[in-house]
Amino acid sequence: MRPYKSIEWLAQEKAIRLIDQKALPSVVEYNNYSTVNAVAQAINDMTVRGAPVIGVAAAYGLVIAVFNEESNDVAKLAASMVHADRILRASRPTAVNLFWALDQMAERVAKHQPKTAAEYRQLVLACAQELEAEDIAINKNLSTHALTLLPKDKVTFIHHCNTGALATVDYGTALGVIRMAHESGRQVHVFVDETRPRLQGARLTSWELQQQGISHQLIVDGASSHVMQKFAVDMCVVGCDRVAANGDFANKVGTCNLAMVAKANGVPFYVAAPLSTIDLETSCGADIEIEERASEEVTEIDGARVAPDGIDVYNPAFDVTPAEFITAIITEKGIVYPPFLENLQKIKEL
Ligand SMILES: CSC[C@H]1O[C@H](OP(=O)(O)O)[C@H](O)[C@@H]1O
Repeated sequence: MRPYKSIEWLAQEKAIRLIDQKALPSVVEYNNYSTVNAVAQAINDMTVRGAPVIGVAAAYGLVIAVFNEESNDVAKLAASMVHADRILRASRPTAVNLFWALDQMAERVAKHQPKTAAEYRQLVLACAQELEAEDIAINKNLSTHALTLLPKDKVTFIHHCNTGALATVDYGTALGVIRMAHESGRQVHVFVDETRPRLQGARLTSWELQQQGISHQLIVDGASSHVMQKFAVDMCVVGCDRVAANGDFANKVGTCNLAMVAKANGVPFYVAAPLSTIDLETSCGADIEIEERASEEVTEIDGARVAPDGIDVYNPAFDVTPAEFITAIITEKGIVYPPFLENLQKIKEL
């Protein structure tokens, strides 16, 4: 039994149930979302966040669209899906998983010829459920591959942002690697970057690690170099929102700083990336659109002002880490080493 679920389809209500990631860890609250606009809004305001799970939430947004369409004309149902797709695509720009999941839904639905409205609705639902189930399997496979990179008995990680069961359907990507290390019997310790400004590390990763009984200490983002100098850190492991064809990748802002500090301290730096996050259409990091978010994320903490009124703020939600700072990329089909341009292509074709 999973103690908490990031997302769940409610068959009776024709809605998704999301844990409110904005309220965690002080309040564990679930809410239902039964319109396309409500799902898009939940993605945009980060009630649901994390690259893989926003893809699955968007897929269910399409399911909601076809169940909410009053007409039983198959062409109208298809049109409602196209309309919903447009709304969902506009919810957040950086994580490619959102666009990948919507593309997958269109492709998978197009393989069938449902004749009735009931068949059409069930088909769209089945495609979203497939993506949901696949996400869990992918994360477990990726985490299993990562075991080959770990010391046998004891392992100390630095982790940035939140990449756990909350950021995915279940198990997690980078946090899945850490969880698998723990479940394999290794003695695990994690230094958890707090991850300014939204504190996904402090609020979400610490909460998940506590639930899983994994030893950890919260650090401020700027402490990573000191931690690497003072303790035997075996590796940094992070998630990602989009990996370009040359291996440059976008992840939560602060990741690039961590990668550079890791290189300077001789600490291996790994990126946990489901193949759905690898975007061969984007040639390099400079071509990745970086989301900018509200200035209040920086000027306020829990609604309390911490910066002078009227201050000008630049708040990019992500940064791009150049491929040269990555030791390897961990995928569900295996570990990818440089040269990334060649090897990412190969693994995508497997
Ligand atoms: C496996 S999650 C990837 C990714 O998603 C996070 O972004 P956000 O909290 O803005 O949705 C972060 O960059 C994680 O590493």
